Amino acid sequence: MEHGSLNTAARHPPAGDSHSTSGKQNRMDDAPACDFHKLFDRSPAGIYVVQAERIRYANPVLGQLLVRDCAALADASLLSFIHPADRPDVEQQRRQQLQKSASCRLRARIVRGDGSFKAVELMEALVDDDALTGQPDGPVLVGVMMDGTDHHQADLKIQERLNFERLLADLSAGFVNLPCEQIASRIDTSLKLLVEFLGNDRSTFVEFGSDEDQVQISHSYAVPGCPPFPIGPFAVAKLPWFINEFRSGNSVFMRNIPEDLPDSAIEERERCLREGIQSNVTVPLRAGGELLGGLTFAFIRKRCDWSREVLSRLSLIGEVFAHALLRRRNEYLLRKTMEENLRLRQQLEQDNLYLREQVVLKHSHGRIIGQSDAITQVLADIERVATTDAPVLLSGETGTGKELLAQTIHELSLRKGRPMIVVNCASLPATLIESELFGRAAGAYTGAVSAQTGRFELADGSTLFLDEIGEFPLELQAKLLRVLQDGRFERLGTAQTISVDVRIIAATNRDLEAATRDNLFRPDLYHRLNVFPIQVPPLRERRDDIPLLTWAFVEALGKRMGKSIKCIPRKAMQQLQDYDWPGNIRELSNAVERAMILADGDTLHIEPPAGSHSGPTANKTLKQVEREQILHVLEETGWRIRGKGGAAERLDIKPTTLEARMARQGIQRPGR
Ligand SMILES: Nc1ncnc2c1ncn2[C@@H]1O[C@H](COP(=O)(O)OP(=O)(O)OP(=O)(O)O)[C@@H](O)[C@H]1O
Repeated sequence: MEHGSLNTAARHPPAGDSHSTSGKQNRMDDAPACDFHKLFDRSPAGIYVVQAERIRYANPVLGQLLVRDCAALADASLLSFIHPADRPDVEQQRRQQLQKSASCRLRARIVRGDGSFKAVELMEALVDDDALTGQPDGPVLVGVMMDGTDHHQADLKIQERLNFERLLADLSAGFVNLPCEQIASRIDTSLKLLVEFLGNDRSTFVEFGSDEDQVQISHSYAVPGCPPFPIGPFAVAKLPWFINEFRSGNSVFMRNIPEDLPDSAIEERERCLREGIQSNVTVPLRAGGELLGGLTFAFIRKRCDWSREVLSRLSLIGEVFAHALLRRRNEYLLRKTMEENLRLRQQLEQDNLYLREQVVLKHSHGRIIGQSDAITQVLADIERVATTDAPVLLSGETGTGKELLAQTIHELSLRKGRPMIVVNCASLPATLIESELFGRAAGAYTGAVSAQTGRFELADGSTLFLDEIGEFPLELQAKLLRVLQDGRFERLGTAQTISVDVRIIAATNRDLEAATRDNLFRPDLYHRLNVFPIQVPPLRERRDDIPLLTWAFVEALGKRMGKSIKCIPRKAMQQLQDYDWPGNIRELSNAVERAMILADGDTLHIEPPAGSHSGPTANKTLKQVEREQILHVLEETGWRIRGKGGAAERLDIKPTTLEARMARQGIQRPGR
């Protein structure tokens, strides 16, 4: 090689090296003239001297490293042998380091004469001393080049590891505190990142569910030009061997497909051939000790060049995803449970409370409350018969609403302009009934000082309601029949016949037909009254109406008492519906009234009478107990003393005895 003008300088380094301060032993002034050129030629490291960007000296080892003839290096640019990608870095590093000190240390790849690249290490010193270089052409760069392959490999590994760890940290950070609705889209972007980093062609999430026969493909990303795996359920039968490996929690590492596939993997072999899959790596998705699925890395355009070691790293990535999936699953589960709880609680609350709006407002028919089939049928009958003048016989237990129904018939009739006249045949002593009904002349009988207009006369043009007709005295029944037939009768004590136009509605809680058989009631009268019979059902046969009725009474009483009740506990309402209500609607109305008196909030705590009357009697006197019992039964029977189902019969005493006890206790029927 032609050594440049620096050769002399190299052979005879000048005296007074300003950098050498350590003493004479390092200086070669006194040594016999030394051919540094020859010495450097023997150096095991590549040595070069560069001035003005041009190589002025290069030893043989430098030529070997660059795989170039030494002669060809003369005057060449050293930088031109540096890998183009590394050049900017080399220049920048050199500049920065030489600003701080006289020497620098660099790593780079060189482009060799045979076209290959090689990692080298460069150590250089800038000598800016004309006396030293013997040249006025500016500073000189003296450098040593050594093989840096080992360092480079190690660097690459470290860099790769660092990059992986950064990726892992980024992926993990992306899922922290992420709302669970966003987990799916974050998995998608993370998969893309992952594929770009790892250099495979497609990555897919396979999740296990409760169905043994299928798995769920939940996410898939493929590089442009490769199809992603279709999202949705995927039958295990399509890739049985593969999915079985997943399910066992095994990793799959197939660098060469189909060679690496076992013979049993028939479907897998076919599918890989069809889709052109050359390699496939799969790691399990495990979190919280649970196997959730697998994450696959497919290679389509080229074979995988990963070593098996990569599996442990991929498993770490799998774990990051698996934790996100598990969190999403648990959160959805939790939400579902909470929603279910809320739904159940609301249902329970609704079940427990009868809300006034739901019950009362929707289902009332004027004053008659009820929507059961039984009462609906009665109402239909009433509507049909109301506008006729036909007599109506209402039969039913005490308190079932016979009088209310009679009133309704009257109000629906053409006679509604005049008030309905009511006669309770059971509450009037037999001796008074005749004059009450038919009237009397003055002096008609002892004590009858003045004339009296009978109820028939009062009811002329209107309706006469004969309540408890079963108690009507037998001896007067013929007279009653006559009025019913031709509207004529005579006042007591006169022979003058009076004609009236009266519509009769009768009510009874007795079996009138049976009474005719027992000769207690005239059959002809019975048939006359029974033109349009209506059977009024007892409350126990229309339990569905109990909530409606209860709320109707709560409403009416609430207005009167200034109380606003909003709910009734379900259990209480159920008890009301379970109770048999021998006193029927009247008894229910009384039970509501009692509860309303005690109510002090917006919830009505109500019990059926059986509960309220079974309270302890230990502290009460016999008189008190008797009084309460008489009152209770009178309330239930609507203050009817006589007859079947009357208070006397219920208390198993004679009506006269009951009347006597009522008088003794000072019990009087409240004004109607
Ligand atoms: N369907 C109903 N809707 C609302 N309130 C009703 C209904 N039926 C009856 N009631 C009420 O129940 C109480 C008893 O009714 P009512 O006096 O009409 O019964 P009754 O069968 O004539 O009784 P009794 O045979 O003892 O005379 C009354 O306060 C009445 O307003």
